Amino acid sequence: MTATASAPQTRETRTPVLSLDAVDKVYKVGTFGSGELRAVRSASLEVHAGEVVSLIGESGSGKSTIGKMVLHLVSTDGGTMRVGGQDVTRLKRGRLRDYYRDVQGVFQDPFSSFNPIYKVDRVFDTVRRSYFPKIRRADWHLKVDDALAAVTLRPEEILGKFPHQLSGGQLQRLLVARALLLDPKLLVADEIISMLDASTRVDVLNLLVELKHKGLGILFVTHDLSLGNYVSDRVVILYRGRIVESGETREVFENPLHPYTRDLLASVPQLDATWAEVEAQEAVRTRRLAGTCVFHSLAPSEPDAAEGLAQVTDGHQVGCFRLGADDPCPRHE
Ligand SMILES: Nc1ncnc2c1ncn2[C@@H]1O[C@H](COP(=O)(O)OP(=O)(O)OP(=O)(O)O)[C@@H](O)[C@H]1O
Repeated sequence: MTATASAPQTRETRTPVLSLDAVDKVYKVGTFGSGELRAVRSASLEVHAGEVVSLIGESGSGKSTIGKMVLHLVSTDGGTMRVGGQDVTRLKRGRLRDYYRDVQGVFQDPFSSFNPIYKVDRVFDTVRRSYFPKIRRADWHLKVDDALAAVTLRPEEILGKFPHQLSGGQLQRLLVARALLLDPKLLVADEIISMLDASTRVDVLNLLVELKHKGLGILFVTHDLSLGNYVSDRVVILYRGRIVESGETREVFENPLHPYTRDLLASVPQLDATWAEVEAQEAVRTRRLAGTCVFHSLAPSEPDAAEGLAQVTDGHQVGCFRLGADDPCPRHE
């Protein structure tokens, strides 16, 4: 029998855990829903197994809306969403239960996920009732203990307690443990440390890094660049609902091309430079790029480039940065 050598799988050839292709979200706003707000415009991104991808942008840029679309908490209004290669853009209500085996979410405020009059164990019971109704009591306890161990919580410290008896960091890790009970492929972590104090923040961030090493794909939603830098393999920068730049974290942080990314990076206080020095460096960069649009100089032949991103180097992509500017790019006049 001859053995056929299969080509090694690279990030590009593996099926992503999550892929969004030109996804849109339009909210109805105004009196009687007469107006429209385009919260997400043609967003495309991928998250692979064992990878943290940070979705970074200022307040209102559409980050949470993307997370909510992935979690089917809001509908999509265009484009395609796939999980493990399966089209999940529209799911009937009956399929959601199975969907949440693969895709779980954890949100900003751990306190609001717990009812103060019940012990915290209750969050696990709801999962058991829905997903493991026939499991033996002893097996269930083992499963809960495993999930708690994965988030470095000791059962005796946690179980039987009321929410007010635990710290925000412990509650947040408990919610991650609940998500892990289902052995998901993808975790959407939406600003999960923004309500935690500095000492517990790093514990939760390190937990995400450990989980990715175990193969989980993580979409990490944050407005904080330094968190994105700390935790993620890739970053996606969102501005007014549009992805303006994406790539490997180090590449984007060391060579940011879109002015919005550069502004975001310049706004992070640096320990080794004064604000005046940072401003001077930025002025040099801005002069260097003045009058040119990286996007269109790189992709002059693409007629629809305005809605897309141009590849700068392997995996580093940037959008037209004069789109919607006072002096728009000639391609957009
Ligand atoms: N249910 C809704 N109905 C109408 N507009 C909404 C709704 N949810 C969000 N929006 C609007 O959509 C835009 C994107 O909101 P989104 O919450 O996704 O942004 P974000 O980047 O996550 O911001 P933040 O960091 O402040 O949460 C905002 O202008 C917001 O006001």
